[in-house]
Amino acid sequence: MNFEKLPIELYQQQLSDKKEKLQVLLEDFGTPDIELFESPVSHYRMRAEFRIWHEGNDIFHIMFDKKTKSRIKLDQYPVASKLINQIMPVMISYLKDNLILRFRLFQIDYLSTQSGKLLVSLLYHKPLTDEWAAAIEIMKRSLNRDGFDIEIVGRAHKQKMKFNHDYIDEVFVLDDKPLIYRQVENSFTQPNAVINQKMLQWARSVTLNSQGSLLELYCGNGNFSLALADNFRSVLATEIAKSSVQAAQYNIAVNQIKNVNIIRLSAEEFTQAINGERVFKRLSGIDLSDYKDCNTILVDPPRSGLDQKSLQMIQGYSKIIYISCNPNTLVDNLAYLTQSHYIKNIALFDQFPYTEHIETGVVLEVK
Ligand SMILES: C[S@@+](CC[C@H](N)C(=O)[O-])C[C@H]1O[C@@H](n2cnc3c(N)ncnc32)[C@H](O)[C@@H]1O
Repeated sequence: MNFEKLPIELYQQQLSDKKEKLQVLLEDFGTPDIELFESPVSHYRMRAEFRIWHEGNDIFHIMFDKKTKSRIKLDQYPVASKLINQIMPVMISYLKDNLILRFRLFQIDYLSTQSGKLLVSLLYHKPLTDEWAAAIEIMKRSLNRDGFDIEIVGRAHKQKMKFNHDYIDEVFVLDDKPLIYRQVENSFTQPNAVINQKMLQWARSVTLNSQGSLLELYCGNGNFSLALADNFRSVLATEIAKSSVQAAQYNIAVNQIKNVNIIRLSAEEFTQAINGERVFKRLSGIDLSDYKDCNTILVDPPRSGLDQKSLQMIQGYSKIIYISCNPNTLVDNLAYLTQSHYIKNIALFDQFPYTEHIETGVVLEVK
């Protein structure tokens, strides 16, 4: 792909090819029509990571061509948000004139929000000294004067320094209601904000008028948990990553949501807990019977999909909402789940235009 000029004219064709591919993959399951959710054709990724290339006193953002492995210098990256594109040249021109900041810098990671915030991580092959930190403070003030609402994190071997926070807060508006989501450096967040908002809106629509509680596995920073809270009496959601769970706790508090509990447990541990095989202190105060007997479960696993025990466990719920980032593991998991459930809705969310990636939402109901 040409990183600096996107093949926008091919977007619609690529999207319909993805839809056809998904249709073929799922045809054995008697699938309903696939609802298609388009991405903006440029500036859709809220984060981007670049290697830094040094040439004399010059530095450049670079990426590697997947096929040829050759280096590509980038001044702009239209896949990433406009805000990332605005700061890219500013960062380079500032860093290249500052030896302390430039020396042994090998990577820059950008995270941005629709609410206009930036978090920039600078990765080094050298220890981060007080002198370096003082130079960062000066750079941060300069970037603030240029109008950037920015947090900076420095990383080196066994070192992490933050100026001032290692997170930024995003705002998504769902049915006219703003929800604040804390996004932590190096933690999972959905990369395409427009598509994420469409996914959350879709999940709200397929759970409208639900009865009882919602159980959720792989909840990240509470992305779906918060968005779906007012469709359910209560929500219990679990997640393995500590930083995401901390962000989720903040999100519950700041949005004043009273009926959501987010607990740090792996999906495998939670399956043991709900099956009564193991007791976890972290679940004390929560009546698991509310969630053993509820109707609805939502899962959003990583690319590997669900393990066999979790699959057996979720099969006990009459309505399953499965968000998948890998159609191949989705197909494997559906082969099992469609023994007891039928597919009611399918949606394709185009998280990553111009790539093979397919993100799918499936609603299954018990036969
Ligand atoms: C595809 S992300 C989805 C996160 C969230 N639902 C969202 O929309 O942002 C998958 C999440 O699963 C978590 N995860 C990975 N393996 C896990 C496991 N074995 N048990 C629980 N969570 C896990 C990751 O930390 C990540 O937050």
